[in-house]
Amino acid sequence: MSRHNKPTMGLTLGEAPGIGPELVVKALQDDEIKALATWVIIGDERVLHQGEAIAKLSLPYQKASSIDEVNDSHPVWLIDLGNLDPQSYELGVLSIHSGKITGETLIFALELAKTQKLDGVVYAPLNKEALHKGGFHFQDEIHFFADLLNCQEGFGEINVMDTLWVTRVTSHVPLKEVSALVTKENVLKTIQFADENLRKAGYQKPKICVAALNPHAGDGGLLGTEEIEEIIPAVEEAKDKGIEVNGPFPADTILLRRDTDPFDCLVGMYHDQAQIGMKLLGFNRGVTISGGLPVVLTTPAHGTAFDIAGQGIADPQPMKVAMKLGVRLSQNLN
Ligand SMILES: NC(=O)C1=CN([C@@H]2O[C@H](COP(=O)(O)OP(=O)(O)OC[C@H]3O[C@@H](n4cnc5c(N)ncnc54)[C@H](O)[C@@H]3O)[C@@H](O)[C@H]2O)C=CC1
Ligand SMILES: NCC(=O)COP(=O)(O)O
Repeated sequence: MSRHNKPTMGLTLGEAPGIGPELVVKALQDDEIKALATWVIIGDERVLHQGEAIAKLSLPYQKASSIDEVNDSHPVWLIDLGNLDPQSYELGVLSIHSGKITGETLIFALELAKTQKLDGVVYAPLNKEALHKGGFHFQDEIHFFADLLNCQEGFGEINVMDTLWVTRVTSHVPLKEVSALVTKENVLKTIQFADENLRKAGYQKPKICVAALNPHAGDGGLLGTEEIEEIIPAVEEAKDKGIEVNGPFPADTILLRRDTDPFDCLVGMYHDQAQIGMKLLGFNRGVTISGGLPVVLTTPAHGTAFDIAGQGIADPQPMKVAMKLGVRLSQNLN
């Protein structure tokens, strides 16, 4: 519960050699975004200044030495951790040191959220390889967050683009491991996860559509048997539990079904299966939620974009949408 009239949202700068600091500076030029919450940037002031220089924009903010000083009198605050000198990394180049600091900064933000001093955290894109090499030996950031928040299961990434939500049975795993993980139990859990999280976000009876794994949904077993042995039984059991779910449908045309039989959430079997279509539909509007955790966490669906870091051309729109959705979820959940 916010201690203030507006939600108090943590905002991290992400992987400093990437486009994160530039995105934060650009996004906070928007009056609508500024009015939504009290934004508390958590990071190094020098990195924030680098973001301003790259964006060629100035960002007015108030400094706080601790979260207890933050109040509604200013829309943007900075808690300067003084932990990352921009001289220590090169823009566009993976830095193990920056990865370590990204992880430590997120720990700082999550500790505040755990104790309800923040209503949610929006993080600018981080780099999984840098985070891992920086000492956080998790498969990806959601496992890192879950560990910090003492969650063993029931969490997963959800991507949101406008009114389309997408989640997946397997996420950041090598493709060769996917088939073994597409089990009835995992598919059912993911359908239930989708249903629960959309309900929390305000959908009364979310309509869920499940993708097949194999080409043409396996063509009756000719092109693979996961549909018959695992996915269909999971969908049937989910229906028996009262969830509005259909499928499996061939993945290459599943998004087209929205024109004739609209649905709220697509459950995919693996990362790129769902993400390619979604990113083509609205790369500049995609957000990722770390779902199923006790803290609201959102981030743009895109990554650190090292190839354009420092050029000032990064599009802040997905960051803005992540900030708006973070506020909305924090109001629903807190
Ligand atoms: N929000 C987060 O924390 C996310 C982090 N990642 C991480 O980011 C790293 C790089 O991932 P990639 O797969 O290379 O994807 P990426 O999204 O960083 O880059 C893919 C392409 O999109 C462009 N792009 C991305 N964001 C843009 C923006 N705001 N404006 C203009 N162009 C933009 C890039 O320049 C690049 O050409 C990986 O370590 C990945 O795990 C990936 C997705 C989300
Ligand atoms: N940091 C969030 C993240 O990497 C999720 O992106 P994606 O795996 O959904 O593309």
